[in-house]
Amino acid sequence: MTINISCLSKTYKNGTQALQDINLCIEQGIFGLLGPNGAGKTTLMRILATVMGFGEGKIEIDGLDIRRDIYEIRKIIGYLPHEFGLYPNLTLMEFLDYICLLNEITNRNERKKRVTQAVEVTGLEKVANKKLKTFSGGMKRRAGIALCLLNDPRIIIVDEPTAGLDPEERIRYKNFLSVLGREKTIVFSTHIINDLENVCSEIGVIDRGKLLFNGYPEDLIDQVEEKVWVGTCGVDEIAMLSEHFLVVNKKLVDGGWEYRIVGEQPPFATSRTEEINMEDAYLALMRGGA
Ligand SMILES: Nc1ncnc2c1ncn2[C@@H]1O[C@H](COP(=O)(O)OP(=O)(O)OP(=O)(O)O)[C@@H](O)[C@H]1O
Repeated sequence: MTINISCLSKTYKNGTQALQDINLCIEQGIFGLLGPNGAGKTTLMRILATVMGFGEGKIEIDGLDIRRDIYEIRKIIGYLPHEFGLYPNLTLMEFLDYICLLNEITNRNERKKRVTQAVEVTGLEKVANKKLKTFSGGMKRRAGIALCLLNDPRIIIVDEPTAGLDPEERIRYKNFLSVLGREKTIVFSTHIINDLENVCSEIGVIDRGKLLFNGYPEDLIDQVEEKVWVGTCGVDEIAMLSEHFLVVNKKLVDGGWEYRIVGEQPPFATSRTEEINMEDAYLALMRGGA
């Protein structure tokens, strides 16, 4: 299962160019699209989910052309937008059964099979007969995935799946996606770097409509040639640091500021190097892209 995107551009009617010449190949596994607010993530997710058209470019999913074979593609895709509605007074089982009916699955046994399977895969058996209004944020997100699974799609596209989740729920949800990703191709977007760690087989970084990076998560770190420097400095020096270096972190401590910066050279003779992490690499990439 491969998604091939070539020379994709999208300009909204008001003239905003949301995507510019995107070239991307997404293979089987879990693909994470990282970028700040307004980068173009939702636009790309919606185009891939076939709910939005685009100007220039070509997208092929499993060899099918997204313009020509739209109905075929819809059969193999499940899409969970950033915001979606659940019927609060229905139980999860009732809700999923209702959605099956809307999709004209009239055979009761077939509906039961699909609903039971979706509930099992998402690990929601224990709450399957509880009303959706009693679900936590993480459970609602999993219920959303259950909804996507009703048609047994091969690709699942999820926009900002961890937004609004607390740290524990975020970890649980990440683990859940990892397990699901063994059988399905999952494409998800996020603006949180931690969401990608230990989950994605490949990632893309997007900013202002341009794809700045595509590859393995560890390659993002490798491609930053600069180093990370840490140390403590005085109040006057911290202003100089902000002006000349990429400050990843700074903290007021007794006797000055603790800093973490990215740069080719150490800012001070007392600076020490530290191993670069994903966050350093991402910020360095964003600064280069800007
Ligand atoms: N319907 C629209 N009409 C005009 N401009 C739009 C529309 N939707 C999005 N945009 C603009 O397109 C750009 C990309 O928006 P998009 O929602 O794809 O970004 P995003 O990365 O998903 O951001 P966020 O993380 O804030 O959701 C932004 O400049 C946004 O303001």
